[in-house]
Amino acid sequence: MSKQENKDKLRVYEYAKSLNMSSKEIITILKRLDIPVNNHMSVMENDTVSRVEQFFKDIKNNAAAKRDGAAASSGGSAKAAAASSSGSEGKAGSKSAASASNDHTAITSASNNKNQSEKQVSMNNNKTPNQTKSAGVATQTRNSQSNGNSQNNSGNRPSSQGGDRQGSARPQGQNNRPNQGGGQNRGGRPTQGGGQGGSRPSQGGGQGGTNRPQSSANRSGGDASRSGSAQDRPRRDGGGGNNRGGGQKRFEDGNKGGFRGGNNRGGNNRGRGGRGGQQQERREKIDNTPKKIIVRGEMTVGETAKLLHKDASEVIKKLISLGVMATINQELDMDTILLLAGDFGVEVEVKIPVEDDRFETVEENDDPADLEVRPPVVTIMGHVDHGKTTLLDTIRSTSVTAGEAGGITQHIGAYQVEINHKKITFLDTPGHEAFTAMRARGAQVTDMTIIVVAADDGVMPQTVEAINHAKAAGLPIIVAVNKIDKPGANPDKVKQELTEYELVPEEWGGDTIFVNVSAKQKLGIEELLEMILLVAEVNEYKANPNKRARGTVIEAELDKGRGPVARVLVQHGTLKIGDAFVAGNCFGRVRAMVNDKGRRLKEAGPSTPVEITGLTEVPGAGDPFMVFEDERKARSIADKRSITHRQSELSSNTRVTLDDLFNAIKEGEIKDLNVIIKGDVQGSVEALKSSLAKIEVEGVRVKIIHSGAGAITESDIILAAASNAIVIGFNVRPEAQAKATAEQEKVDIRLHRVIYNVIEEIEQAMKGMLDPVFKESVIGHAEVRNTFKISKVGTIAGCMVTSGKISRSAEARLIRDGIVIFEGKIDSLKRYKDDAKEVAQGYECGITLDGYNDLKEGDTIEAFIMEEVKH
Ligand SMILES: Nc1nc2c(ncn2[C@@H]2O[C@H](COP(=O)(O)OP(=O)(O)OP(=O)(O)O)[C@@H](O)[C@H]2O)c(=O)[nH]1
Repeated sequence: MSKQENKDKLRVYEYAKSLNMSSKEIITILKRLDIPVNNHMSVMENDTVSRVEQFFKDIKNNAAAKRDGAAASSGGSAKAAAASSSGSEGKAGSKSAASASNDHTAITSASNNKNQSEKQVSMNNNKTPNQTKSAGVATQTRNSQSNGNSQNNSGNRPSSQGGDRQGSARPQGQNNRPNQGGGQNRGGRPTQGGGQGGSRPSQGGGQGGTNRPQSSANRSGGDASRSGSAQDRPRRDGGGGNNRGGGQKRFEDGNKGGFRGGNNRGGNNRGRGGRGGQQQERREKIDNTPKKIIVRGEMTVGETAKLLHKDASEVIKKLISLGVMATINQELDMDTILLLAGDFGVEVEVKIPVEDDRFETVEENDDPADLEVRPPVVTIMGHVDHGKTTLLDTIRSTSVTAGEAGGITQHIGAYQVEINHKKITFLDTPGHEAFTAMRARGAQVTDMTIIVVAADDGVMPQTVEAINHAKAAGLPIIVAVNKIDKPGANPDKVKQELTEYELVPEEWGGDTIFVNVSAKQKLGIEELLEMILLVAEVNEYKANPNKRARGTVIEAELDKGRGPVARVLVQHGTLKIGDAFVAGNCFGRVRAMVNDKGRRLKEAGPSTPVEITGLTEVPGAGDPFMVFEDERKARSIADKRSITHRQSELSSNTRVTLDDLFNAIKEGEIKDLNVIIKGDVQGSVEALKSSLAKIEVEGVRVKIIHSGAGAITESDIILAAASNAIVIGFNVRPEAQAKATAEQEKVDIRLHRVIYNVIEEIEQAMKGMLDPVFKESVIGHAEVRNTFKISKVGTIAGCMVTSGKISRSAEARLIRDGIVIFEGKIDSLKRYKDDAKEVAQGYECGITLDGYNDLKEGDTIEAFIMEEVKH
């Protein structure tokens, strides 16, 4: 395809942009219309565009028809519908269409409301079960109470129906999008319902508006909501939306993303609220019983009902039929909840909330409305000398924000640049080892990777490693073909070579973005940055800035003048001066905070790298970081973490090993057996790869995450540790450092010389039949310092025993540059002229190998014995 043709094509992302929608939304619509689409770069034919436009029209017409129908059926609601639909329908309509494709009911049930709330509804409906966390329990109690409240209201107050309708439609938007109409609530007006016009202090309907205040009231006040009067609370807390953004809220979420119940309710109530007969009918058709719910502990009947999308009365009836007499506020134990859910045909996943001191395992579950776009975090990887560092430096120097120019560059492990008013965060330790070492520690810091390939050198072994490390982390890859200024540059050759690793450029029908750059001559840098933003847009990286900060330590050190210093990437929330925090097993209070331009900051939001002082000790790179309410709490958590850390160091490993593979498969812990293969030559690696790929036992397959020729390196081990993989060495040995790291990280390395044995071992392990009676144990190494050829005897190697011991009865293998050259018996072992039984480390000896004479200076002789494995 020519360049011109390329330019004339309309691509998904361009089309999306023209509608002010995201590519993701357009892709969703295309899929819904059964139009094949790969990604944001896919070309949209004219016919495709017309079909999408028709789709928007249909949705709009449909919504209009329903609105008219609803208006006819209820005078009160007609006004609300008309008012709410007067916004910019075209765009909003198309937006909601995309999200509605997730949940068709959302389109019908929400069509009376403003389109944006429609979008939220669909999200909420989808996410509800997952999002209900431990604190959500409390929220839900309140929900169920105020649910009762709204129902009462509609019964008791004739005027409340209109209000109720308003409330049930609008607060959604308010709740989810604090900027839309939220002003009414936040403004401290005692409008319980957050009634949309603000003109009626409607009391019944404001679930969305009242949920938040309730949440905050409850959290600060402990258990208040459970005992208090349901009717009164909403009114009392009506204006409490003000609490949002207040200091206190920052400690209320994290693992306690407790607002979900509120959103959910809005969605449900819409179906349930007092509507005319037509709605009643529609509601009955929709069975919104969830397939699965997540339970995080005991709950009240009301809370359980909410989770099951049932009325409390229905649940109470069911309980009676199961022989349990309970009221709405009665606590149900886990067994009863399971029984109840089972009776409704709902699957239950039990997730017991994690303790504060294991905060790195806490999932961030934010209300979608609280999420804001954050800068993508990018890592640069590639082969040695392909220009990673130069590229990082060039990007940094060319894209300094106007306002920031003149700042003194600080190396704080990461930096931010700005292009088109959007920021990008780069981690400035290039290379996949650093990246995977972080990952091995459980830190997920990066959003995407740039693989740098020098156009004059092409794909090299570390390029392949980098690709595999990025893939193992499941990250999007952009290829920067560097050094295009060089005379020998051949970018097309790089593209060609990379197709072998499933990185196919868009112009060849693939979906990998390639950008030609010259880091040295500063060419193509802007385009590269734009592509990063494009990938970021498609992936919609978001975080909630309005809560306590959480992130990862990128680097840390002890500074002579300032004490322990940590460079931290804030990933969620906002970090502020004075915040008490835990980093790894250390704690502290943020004394000072500096950004990469050397500026002092008062606060730092998501994706911002900062250097902080105020720690008591030096944490480790990759350590998790989180803010807590005060220093005392932070200290107690840090203490608990150090104890747990010490204990877990003592306890056994949790990595997969072939010996425990079968159990892991049985327990469903393993879906793929991740394997790294290193072999002496590429041919044997390929042979092994294709044989292993055929193995499948109990639905578990072998997944080769990395392979290559050469010794097993430390980088292989780190990747294995990060990806829970085992390492297979075929005619190769681990390097000394790799071996040490493998022992430390408890990575299982299997060394073989016969392909058949590898396959058999893996197969047997997967079937649970691996029953190793003997296991190899290396007892020592000797380095060949000299060789002497003696006729009739052969070659004698003059050696120094460098580790362990060499024993006459042991078997030996000869290793040259990490490759096993020979394996067999030791023929003779001598100290000077005498035969020796064994020679210990630090002594010289003469060794001959049985049937092998091609020993060379610099070779290593590894002595090993076969030991019986005790179960
Ligand atoms: N001609 C030319 N040379 C470049 C370009 N980018 C980098 N170089 C040169 O390539 C060499 C290696 O660049 P580095 O940035 O150190 O490469 P690296 O990948 O960071 O290397 P390691 O840190 O050793 O892994 C340096 O001499 C750079 O000046 C480029 O676009 N064009």
